[in-house]
Amino acid sequence: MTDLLTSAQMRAIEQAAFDSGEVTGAELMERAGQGVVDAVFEVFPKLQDSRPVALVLCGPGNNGGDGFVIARLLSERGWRTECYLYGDPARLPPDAKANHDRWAGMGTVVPFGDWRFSLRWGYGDAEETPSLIVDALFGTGLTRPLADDLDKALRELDTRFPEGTVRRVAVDAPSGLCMDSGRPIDPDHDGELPSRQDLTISFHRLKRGHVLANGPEWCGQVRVADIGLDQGALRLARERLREDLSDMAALAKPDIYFLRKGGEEYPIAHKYDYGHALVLSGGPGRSGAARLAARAALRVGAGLVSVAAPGTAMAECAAHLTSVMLRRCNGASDLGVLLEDDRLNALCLGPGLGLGAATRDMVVTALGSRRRCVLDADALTSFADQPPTLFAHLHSKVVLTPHTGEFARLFPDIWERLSRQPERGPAYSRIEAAQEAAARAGCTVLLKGPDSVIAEPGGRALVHAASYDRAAPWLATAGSGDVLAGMITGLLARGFWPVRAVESATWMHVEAARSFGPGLIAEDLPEALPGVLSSLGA
Ligand SMILES: NC(=O)C1=CN([C@@H]2O[C@H](COP(=O)(O)OP(=O)(O)OC[C@H]3O[C@@H](n4cnc5c(N)ncnc54)[C@H](OP(=O)(O)O)[C@@H]3O)[C@@H](O)[C@H]2O)[C@@H](O)CC1
Ligand SMILES: [K+]
Repeated sequence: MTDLLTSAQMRAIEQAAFDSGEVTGAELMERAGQGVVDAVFEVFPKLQDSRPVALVLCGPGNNGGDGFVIARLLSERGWRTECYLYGDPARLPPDAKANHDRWAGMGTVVPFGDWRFSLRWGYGDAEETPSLIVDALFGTGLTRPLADDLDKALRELDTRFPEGTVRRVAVDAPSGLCMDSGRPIDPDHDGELPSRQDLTISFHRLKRGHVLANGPEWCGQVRVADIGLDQGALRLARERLREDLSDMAALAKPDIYFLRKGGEEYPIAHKYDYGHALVLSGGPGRSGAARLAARAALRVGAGLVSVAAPGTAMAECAAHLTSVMLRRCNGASDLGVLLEDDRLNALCLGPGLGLGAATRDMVVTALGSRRRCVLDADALTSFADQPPTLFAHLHSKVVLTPHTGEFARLFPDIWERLSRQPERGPAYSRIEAAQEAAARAGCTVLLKGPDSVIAEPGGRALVHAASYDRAAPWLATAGSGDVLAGMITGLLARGFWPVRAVESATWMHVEAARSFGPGLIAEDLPEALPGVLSSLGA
């Protein structure tokens, strides 16, 4: 499991390691600086052959301390390095001060106020133009927006050495980015930080801000440097912070053990061992979404899948369905009759279902049957004017899969808090929003986006970040959400517990898109699933 840490957790881990006598602050800072330098040359090997000139921008805390270590290590590799300090050297924390003093014996530390002078005169000559700028201003300790003078100087620096002309590397975080939420603490610039990094190096584990919200956009690439802290330190740290499971977050990953069909437990399995999913369809001309979901449910391994369509859409559905079966369902009362068959163990309502009272009634009937159930799209929006009516019927076997717009309709107050421009850190995050929504709804919530967050009431949150090496821009295509709803339904039919179904489906959905690549349309996603399952060894 890959934990995603908050700044407070990271600080507590560090403290736990100090208290156990396992390591000193100076040792950690040295490893952090070394980790950055190693990552820089590993990710950008050509830097070895470029002009060996670097600017290191150091801040008033330990992030700045890491900067002084980096300056020293670069200098030892023969780089001409200049450090700029934003802050009073006398007030640096002890380890940062020690590294400042050590560096000051080797090279220059230009006080921040001299920046523009130095930049204009010190770097007028092409030979002196830096090929590396290291941002060691603020990391996990950022609490407020960058001061105007600093912000202005950084923007000037960005203009003077535009993207592509130098490598920009951030120590732990691009300064100005909140590491708990991935949101810039920059209300005066609408969240536009002074500069975009090419590489950000985190320590020990990724922080939440590296994968949430705008984090990936500002971090560039991310690498995690191992600084020798172990998992035991996290356990200790959490005890000290008096945290429960809901304070934890991790990256989502597929559940390979349960995805595998057959094996020792079921050498010869019957199709009913893998459940029977029922997907409700809208009327004529609107059945495509349900059919997509149904195909995905079958491809992900449900034993049987049926589409339940109104009489008027039966012919249209019949013309398109083969292995997926078809039932007539003209509304809530027909659905009630269908659900007398208790082999139907997972339901999907929403894709193309239509807005209004008929959908609401079907949702209430489906929820009343206590089946595992996915509510998506129209099944959510139909309750936009009366979310409490929906919440009153939800139970622990339900999954809500809102995209941002649907989430805003069901949880307007949570959304308002999440969309307000943060003025202080740590800022309210999509993890907290999804967890609050799950607690209110009493069921699992998947808040969809490039940073999808999965939360169940009182549980650890999971994040699937379709960014960095898992970016899947091709998923922004009509119907891809319907496929995801179907995949989750298929896994629920197979017996997955909701949060595990969502975790596996979200990961495989992105993987299917990545394996197909450009030109993807939603129909391709279910067809890419066999390849994804095989590659997982399922
Ligand atoms: N934890 C670990 O295991 C390890 C941590 N390591 C490193 O330490 C970093 C965390 O260090 P840190 O806690 O000193 O925080 P950091 O980000 O340097 O800034 C804090 C200072 O900035 C100030 N300040 C805040 N916002 C401001 C603003 N807008 N404008 C102006 N000032 C502002 C704030 O002042 P205050 O809020 O107290 O007034 C305080 O003085 C971490 O990111 C990593 O790089 C590694 O060495 C190895 C292991
Ligand atoms: K930084």
